[in-house]
Amino acid sequence: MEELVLITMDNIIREGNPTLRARAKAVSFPMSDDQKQLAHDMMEFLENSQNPELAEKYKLRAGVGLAAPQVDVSIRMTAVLVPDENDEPLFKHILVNPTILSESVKMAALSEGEGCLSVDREVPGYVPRHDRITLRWYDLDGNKHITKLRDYPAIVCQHEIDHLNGILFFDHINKKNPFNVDENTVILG
Ligand SMILES: Cc1nc(NNC(=O)[C@H](CC2CCCC2)CN(O)CO)c(F)c(N2CCN3CCOC[C@@H]3C2)n1
Ligand code: NI
Repeated sequence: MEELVLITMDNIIREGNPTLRARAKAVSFPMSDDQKQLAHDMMEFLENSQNPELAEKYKLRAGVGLAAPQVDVSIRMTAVLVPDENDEPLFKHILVNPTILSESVKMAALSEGEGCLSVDREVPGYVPRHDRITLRWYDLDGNKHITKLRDYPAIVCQHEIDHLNGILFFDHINKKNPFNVDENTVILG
């Protein structure tokens, strides 16, 4: 039976599309049905992309996050699906109007660097981000949440929130020495 796959790589805009460099618009509540449907479709994409059979079948690049501007909808909404080492959902949410309320002085960077579904090239280098953040966000029903995150989920959320502000991961890479990080940056395995 053919799975209904709503978002594929064809729907993801790439570097050069001005939407990726725009500041996305805040979402007002109650959200429209279209916006709620988009949220579900974005989370579905992440689930599909993390399923080896479906990812192969529909040629999906694996993702742990997807921001609405990446599907050319310039609103402040992102889906995150961060699995733990047993591939159980560690942090799985649709974040609406996310704001970082506070951030640690301590920085962290993924040892593998970062990629982006909207960037069709490797950009080597460490991407220094805050190791811990306190996030304020709203769910699809408009309920407010305040969540403290650290390490991997914190990095993913910062990458996604950057998309809402027109920032791409390589904007953070040290131009002179991409693998240069200062002493208060921990490299996460
Ligand atoms: C770290 C990672 N980044 C993957 N891709 N890039 C992305 O998600 C981009 C966003 C991430 C880039 C760095 C921080 C946020 C997408 N972005 O552009 C959205 O703005 C992965 F796919 C991935 N994992 C580990 C978990 N695994 C579970 C099983 O399925 C495969 C999956 C692979 N980890
Ligand atoms: Ni990205």
